[in-house]
Amino acid sequence: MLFHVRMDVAIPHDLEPNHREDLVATERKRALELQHTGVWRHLWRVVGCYSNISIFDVDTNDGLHAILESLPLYPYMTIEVTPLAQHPSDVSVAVGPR
Ligand SMILES: O=C(O)CC1=CCC(=O)O1
Repeated sequence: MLFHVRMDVAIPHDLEPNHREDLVATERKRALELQHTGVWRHLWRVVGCYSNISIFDVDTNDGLHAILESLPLYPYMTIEVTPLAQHPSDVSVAVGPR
């Protein structure tokens, strides 16, 4: 199943700078791992925001929740998830006269 996920990140300004650096570095490492496994299909920066729009490919809602909860920056994120279904007019799946 595909999920559109928006993550808005708000790291507290008073977080110890080394801890902040560690969090961001481990988040990046985890994101790269998940992209290499094919679970985290797309990762886009939202222009002008400390936010991303991502596409995840995960079997279940619970599976996606577990992944999101495992992210190092999870405690500092507001996350909005939209489950996606196929659109009948999507050119990659549409059948009919050409
Ligand atoms: O910077 C972000 O949007 C949060 C984040 C997700 C994966 C990553 O490396 O950073």
